[in-house]
Formats: sequence, structure tokens, C-alpha cells
Amino acid sequence: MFRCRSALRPTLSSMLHCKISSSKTLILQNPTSQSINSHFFIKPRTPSFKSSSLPETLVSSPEFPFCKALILPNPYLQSRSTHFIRSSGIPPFCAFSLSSTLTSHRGSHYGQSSPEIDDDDANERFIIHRDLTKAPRLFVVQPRIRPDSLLQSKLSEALNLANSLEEQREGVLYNEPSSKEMPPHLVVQNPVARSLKTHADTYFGAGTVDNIKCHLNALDSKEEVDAIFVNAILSGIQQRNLERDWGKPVLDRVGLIIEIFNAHAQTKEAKLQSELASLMYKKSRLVRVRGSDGRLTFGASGEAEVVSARGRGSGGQGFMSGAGETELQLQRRRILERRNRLLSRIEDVRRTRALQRAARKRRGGLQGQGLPTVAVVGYTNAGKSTLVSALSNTDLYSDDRLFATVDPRLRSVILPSGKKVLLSDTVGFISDLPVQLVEAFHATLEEVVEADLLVHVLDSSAMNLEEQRAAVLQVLQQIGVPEVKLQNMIEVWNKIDLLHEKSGSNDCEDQGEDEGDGEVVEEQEEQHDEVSELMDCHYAKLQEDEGEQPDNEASELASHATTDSDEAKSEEDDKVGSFSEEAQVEPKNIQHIEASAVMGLGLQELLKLIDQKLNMQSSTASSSSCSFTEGCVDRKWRPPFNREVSVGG
Ligand SMILES: Nc1nc2c(ncn2[C@@H]2O[C@H](COP(=O)(O)OP(=O)(O)OP(=O)(O)O)[C@@H](O)[C@H]2O)c(=O)[nH]1
Ligand SMILES: [Mg+2]
Repeated sequence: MFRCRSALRPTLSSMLHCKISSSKTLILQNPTSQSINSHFFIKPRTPSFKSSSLPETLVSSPEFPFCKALILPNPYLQSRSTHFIRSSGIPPFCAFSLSSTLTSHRGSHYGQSSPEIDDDDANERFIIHRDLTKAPRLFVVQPRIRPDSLLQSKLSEALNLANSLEEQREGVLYNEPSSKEMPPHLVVQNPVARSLKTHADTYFGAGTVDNIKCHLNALDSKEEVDAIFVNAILSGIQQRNLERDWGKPVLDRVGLIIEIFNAHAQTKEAKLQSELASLMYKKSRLVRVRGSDGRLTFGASGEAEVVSARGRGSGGQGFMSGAGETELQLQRRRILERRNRLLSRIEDVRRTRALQRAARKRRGGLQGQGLPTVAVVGYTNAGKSTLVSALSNTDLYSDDRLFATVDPRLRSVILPSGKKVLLSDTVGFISDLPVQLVEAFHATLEEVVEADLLVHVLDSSAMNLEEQRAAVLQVLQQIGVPEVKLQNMIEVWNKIDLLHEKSGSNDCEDQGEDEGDGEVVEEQEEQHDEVSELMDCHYAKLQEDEGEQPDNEASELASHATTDSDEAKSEEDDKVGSFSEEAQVEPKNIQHIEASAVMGLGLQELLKLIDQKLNMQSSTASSSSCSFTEGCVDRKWRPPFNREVSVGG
């Protein structure tokens, strides 16, 4: 008998490329263990099960002469605490919980749904089936965009995204991101730029598709690629056709970002929310569902087989239409059922969070001894977690991977006035942030909407700084942060140390250096002056670049929607991309602080500014005609779609 150890789950999950051979037995193919070159039987335990009966069954199976047996608890019996493994010669990796995987596969096969949701089921959450013990190697396809500086920043973001798909780390890194090689990549003709519309069937033109295929063939001989990442937003049909042409799973930008969220989610809340996003994404891709054994279950050749008697016109009142339920309908129904269960659990999370927030506010807030919340927001990888750690003298997880933080964290910090505040480190944003994620992470993002003050962290060394800034402002507006909070936001221009390093090599170096020798200025204030000049110069350069070529990729990527002829379109299926409305915010008079979270620069200034802003808010609130009560003003702001907006004055 073995006990479950979560670290080993991925090993086993990776084996679950299973097909159903009979009503009770799952056959796992391609086991990862080198010592067993055959099949496994996984048999749910039944009340009448007698362990002695199994070996005979297996040994007598002419089809699988070398099989081994794993006897698992039957998920329907919900005896999930202990796992029995009886076998001869099975390596000791058998410490796991497979019940939910069995449940999901059984469910999908038998048309039954599980009575429970197992949040630890990694396979269920992921978009592509793959070996969860190691990060998949992706081949990056980047459509060309102008100007070149924008292409460079988009490409490096794409490579970084491709390198960020690392599995559950349980708080530790498996691989240092810096030690990872850059994934193979190819910059290709951008169909949007050429003809102002994409090809409805394959997104790229035939020549580009062939070109990519050639590169893949060359890499394939070295077995280098597990999947292809196209840094654009594809429709379900385009994705399926490209998969067929290239013979490998394809992830588009939306899919990869959701997959990264899934891989990085650690808490139950984040897992539920990422799974919901992934589910809604899968629903929009139902044309191309890949079976667990690697084959396309349906849709690849247009078949829509009837798989169950259930469905419209059957199963009730003796009415026999023979319509049945197609595989597509079955999958959709299953997704919706699971979605509803997830939604109800997420709603529990949201309620708990709201209660916790209310308790915090009752204990203090702007009117009391103080537990106001300051939400630290920003583009992914801008340094939010590093900054929160530095300010609160704690050690939040941060790394060079994109979306390192998926589980938001609160940290307390004492301001110069002695007031205590809570800093909330949140998920990072990105341009074309998948709408599914924004919706699914509603409970988490509500923390941002409800915060007393926002601190927007910017990576001042980023080439596409302005794009990043605009993307964050857009998301903030989309999730319902009121204008007054946006205007009151503090900007932190982080990573000024990098800007300083760069100054030696860019055109602006004369302006940034001290008279004569250019030595590093140790005085912090002087350094800030210098960096201000560098930032001005950096901004000027960026604007120059933008002036050169007005079209940017955001609009190119967004325009896919006009050519999306995906048959799986429906009201929710359409939400395959980012928010398309150009809801630009133009916050004026935003105060900024230049900082380096790793070097500890600008932190005191930031705390002072936070203090000042909160005090101002506090005095405005107390002098306002509306005295602070439970139901008053912007601190009780709620998203407009389910509650009434009230802005206090
Ligand atoms: N040079 C330099 N690097 C920094 C600075 N702040 C953060 N970093 C690095 O930037 C990378 C990303 O930092 P994080 O704190 O994880 O960024 P984040 O904004 O929380 O990112 P996500 O959680 O992925 O959205 C890490 O490798 C940090 O060490 C800084 O001021 N200077
Ligand atoms: Mg972070």
C-alpha cells in the first residue's frame, strides 16, 4: 500500500494517455517508465473486488501479455484516501491519486458526470495533453510586425512566454529560467499586414505554412519540438488545420497564456479559476478536440457521430426521434456541466474573499487605525512581487518567468507615519490578456477593484513600455476600476538599474552621464535625476519609433475576429481573444517614483507617497458630505455588471 505524494502525480498523470478497453478497465499506453514496455491495467475498485481475481484476469488477457495491474479506489465509491497497488514489478512511482482522472475519463465515456470536482487533477486543467514531468519544448512562430523594435519586444515576449510553461513548482524552481535555452523560433510573414485579413482556414498563407513545416521537419529529426506556439490569436478551425498540417499540437497566444496560468496555479482558488478559463477556451475549440490517445476525436474529417441516446428528442416521454447526441454536443454539455460546478465553487471563494475584505475594513481602513489595501498591479514580469517583497521585507515568489504570480498574496507594511497597510501582490497583465482569464479571475481581480489605492509597476527598461502601460490601464478599466482610482494611482518606474546599465550603450548616454567621466553616481538622489533624464530620453525614443510606423500588433492581432469562421462560434465561444474595444484611459497627473526593487532604490519615497495619498483620501473621505458607513462611496465600489456603481463625492 502506498500513500499519495503529490510530487509524483505528474509522473503518473503523464501516463494517462489512456483509452477505454472495456467498461471497467483503462489501458494506459506509452508508460514513461523505461522498465515497463507494455500496458498497464488500471481497475477501479468495486465492492465485489477480490484482489486474487485480478492477476488471473490480466495474465489470461491474450491482448496484453506483459501487462501489470494497478488497482485503484473506485471514484464512484469515493474511497479516495488510500490507494492499493498490487502488482509484480511495478516501479515505486505508484503513489498517486488517480481517481479524478478516472472519473473524468469514465465520465466522458459513459456519459456520466462525477459527483465531485477534484481540484488536483492536472490533466483536466490543461489544454494540451503532454508529459507533465517536464516543460514542453515549444517552437515559436512570430508573425512579422513593424517597426523592428516592436518586433524585437514581441518576439522576446513570445520566447519568454514559451519558456514560462513550467509545471507546478510547489514553491521552488525546477529550472532556473536563465539556464534555459531560448526556444527555437521563426519570424514569418504576417497575413494581417499583407492583406489586412487572415486566411480563414490556416491563418497564414500556404507558403508560410509550408515554410514552417520545413523548419519543423528539420527540428523533428532532432526530436526537439513538442508543440508549436503561434504568437497570434487563432480560431478553432485555424488551430485544428494547422495542427493537421504540422502534425503537432498548436497553441495560440490565448491558449498558451491560459496554459501557463494552469501550470503556475498553486492554491485551490487559482486552480479553480484557471481551470474555468481553460474550460471556456476548450469550449471554443471543440472542433479540434484531440483524443487521449493522440487521435482527433471528431471534427478532423467533419464527422459528427452520434455517441449517446441522450439529447434533443430522445430519452423522454417515449418520443423517439433518433436524433441522439453528437460528440460535439456531448463535449459541450460536459463542459457546461463542469463550468457550472466550477462557477459555484468560485462563487464560494468570492464570498469568502468579500467577507475577509469586509472584516479588514471593519478593523480599520482609512477611517480607523488602518488596514487599507494597496493593490500592486502591472504588466507581467514588471517586478511587482519583488517590489512587494522588498517593501514588506518578506520573500514572495518572483522569477523571470511570465505569470510567476497566479496566486495573489497580501503582505503588511508599516508606512513612515506608522500606519499599517496591506500590499496586495496580484496576477500580472499582458497585452491581449485572454478574456476568459479576466472573467475567470474575477474573484481575484475584485481585490484590485476594491483596493484603497493602486500602485502600477512598470518595467522602465522594456522596449514596449508604452504598450505595456496601455495594456494595464485597459485591463484595469475593463475590470471596473473607477476613474477616480485610476487618476489617483501611483506609477513605479521599476528596474531603473537596468536603464542605467543600458545607458552606456544607447544613443542617450551623453544626457544620462555626469559631466566628464560617467562614473556611477552613488548618491541616490543624483541617480534619480540621472534616471529621470534617461527615462525622458527612453520615452522620446519610443515615441520616435512609434511615429515611424503607426500600425502596431495589437490591432493586427485583434483583427482576426473579422475572419473567424469557426463553426463552434457561440455567444461565449466568440470570446477567444482579448478585449477588442479600444477603451483607452488617459490618467492625467499620475505621480511616479523611480525605483529598483532589487537594489532597494526608491522604496522609501514610494512608502512616503503611499502614506501621503492615503492620508489625502482619508481626509477627503472624512470631509465629504457622506459620512463613512458600510454602504458609502467608492470603497464599497462593486463591478457594474452585477451591482450598482456608486461613486462617493
Ligand atoms: N534588474 C532588475 N530586475 C528586477 C527588478 N525588479 C524585479 N526584477 C526581476 O524581474 C523578474 C520578474 O520579477 P517579479 O517580481 O517576479 O515580477 P512580477 O511583476 O511579479 O511578475 P509576474 O508575477 O510574473 O506578473 C525577476 O527576475 C526579478 O528578479 C529591478 O528593479 N531590477
Ligand atoms: Mg509576481
